[in-house]
Formats: sequence, structure tokens, C-alpha cells
Amino acid sequence: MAGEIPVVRFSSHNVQSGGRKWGSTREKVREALEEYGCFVALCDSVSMEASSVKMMEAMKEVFEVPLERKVQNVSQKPFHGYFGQNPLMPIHESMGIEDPLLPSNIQSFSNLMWPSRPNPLFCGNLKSYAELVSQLEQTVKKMVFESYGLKSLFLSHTQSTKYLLRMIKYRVPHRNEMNLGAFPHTDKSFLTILHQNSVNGLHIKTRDNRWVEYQPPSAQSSARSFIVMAGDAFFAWSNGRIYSAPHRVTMSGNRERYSVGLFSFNDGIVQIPKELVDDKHPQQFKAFDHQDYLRFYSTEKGQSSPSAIKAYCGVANGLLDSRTCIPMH
Ligand SMILES: O=C(O)CCC(=O)C(=O)O
Ligand SMILES: [Fe+2]
Repeated sequence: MAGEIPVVRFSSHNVQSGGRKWGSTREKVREALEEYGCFVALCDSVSMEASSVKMMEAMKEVFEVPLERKVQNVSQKPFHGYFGQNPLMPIHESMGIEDPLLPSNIQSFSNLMWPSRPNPLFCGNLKSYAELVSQLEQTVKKMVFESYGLKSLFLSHTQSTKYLLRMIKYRVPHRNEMNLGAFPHTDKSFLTILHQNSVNGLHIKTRDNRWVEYQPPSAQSSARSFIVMAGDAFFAWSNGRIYSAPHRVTMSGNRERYSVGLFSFNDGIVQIPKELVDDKHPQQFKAFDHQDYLRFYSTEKGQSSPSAIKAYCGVANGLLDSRTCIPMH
């Protein structure tokens, strides 16, 4: 346990499909996501540890860039570009890179930040981090699909996955300033993989409405600990089995916090597998367009709904009605 959050070890034995511990790790992963909506992946891989250390250094460097350049990180999609200088959350600053597995996207971001000099070290560090963590993301999804007996659906699902890499800095609040770094929310992603420097502050709400603080299993394991968290799309896809946990960030102490999230989304329509619908589990969600769900979430209706995903594509009372899911723009 890390605090109360389950810890799952990822070593070469557990992550190789068909490897010695694949089956037992797969069940632990699915159970943790159903029960807590998240777990801590403790990775034995030396390259993961080295890459996450370099990722933290890269983030420190990029947030030092002058504000007028950081704000040029813009996106058509809501919540994908620069966010900061917000009076409701003054200690929070974040930037995003869409499709970070495309080297040209990291390069374009780097060109915006450092227009007068290339920064190959930064680009290389981000590229290897995104590659390694996206592999972890795929392994986790594969485990859950398999655990539900839906192995055959994994390939087409994963082929339509898109990623967003989001870097976040939480500065130490000034005296008399709010210490809120991120409002309570559920992620709109399918899956999110978070990594932080050694400064805690992430709180996760359990199914029985208690806030628990994430702590790495030990101080030494901080650089190889990743928080794997299910988003609303995973919750809907699983017909409500997987929990999408509300979480928030608050700062205490006098050290800055850095975190980085790799968020996965689907391009196109997410179908609810018919195998996950039965008498005991009546259909709770209609098939939905994941990218359009992001747009819906940015509307007033999306923002004010107690559960945006239910408002977007939920089925009232477990009965499938004949209306199609019409997004509100
Ligand atoms: O900084 C963190 O640990 C959490 C960030 C988060 O929840 C988010 O970006 O969605
Ligand atoms: Fe989040």
C-alpha cells in the first residue's frame, strides 16, 4: 500500500504477456482500478527510473522559460495548452504536448520555448519518457481487457489511442494565498499515468468518500513510482465497473511540486462492450465520441454537471432509451 492506495509491481516477469506473473498482476490491476480507480505502479526497470529523473529536470527547465513564450503553447482542444495565472488557482501552471510520440510535436514545442536555440536534450528526454510511459499505459489496458475476457477488442482500441503529455508546476503558496493546486475532478481520459517529484499533495477520493493522500511506497522508490488512474472514458467503457476517482492537489510545505501526466484518449467512438452488459450490470452508458466528450466538458453544462460523463452519455435508470447522445456545444 502507498498510504491506502494499492501498489502493483511491474517487473519484466509481470509485464510480459504470458510471463510468469502476468496473470496474477493482471487481476491485481483490474481489482485496484475497480476498487480505487487507481494504483501505484512500482517499476523495476532502470530505464523508467532514469527517464523519469530526466523528465523532472526537463520540467524544471521549461517552466523557467519567460511567460510570454509559455503562453504560446496553445491548442484547439480544451485543457490541452498553457494554463496558468488563474486567480482561483494562482499556484498552478501547466503546459501540454499533443501526440508526444510524434517527435515533430515535441520539436515544435521546444522551438516555441527556445526559439533561438535547439534543445535536443529536452526533446530526447521527453520522447523517451513518453515512449516508456505509453508502453506502461498499453500494458495496463491490455491487462484489464484480458481480465474481462475481451482480449480480441484490445488491438483496435489501442490503435485508436491518442496521448497528451501534460507538465505541471505547483509553486509554494505565498502567505495568505490558497494552497489549492488542482480542483477536485475526475480525469476525462481513458487512462492517466502520473509521476511527481518527491513533493506530495495529490489526494484521491475513495469509493466510500474519504480523501487519501498519495505517497510513494518509500522515499527511495519515488522516481520509479507512477500513479495509474482511470478516467471517465474507462468508467463508461467498463459499464461502471472501473471507478474514475475524484482527486485534487493541495500544497503544504515549502518545496515546489512538479508532476507530469500522460493522458490517453480515443479517436472516434468508444463502444461499450456487449460482454460487460448483463442482467446484473444493465447498460449504464451509450457509445460515445471521446473527443466530443472533451468539448462537452468545456461547456457550461459539462462543467456544472455532478458527473459530466453521465450527463454526456449516461443511460437514465439503466434503461437504454432511443435518443441518440446529442452533445451540447
Ligand atoms: O499533479 C497531480 O498529481 C495531479 C494532476 C491532475 O490531476 C491532472 O492534471 O489531471
Ligand atoms: Fe487529474
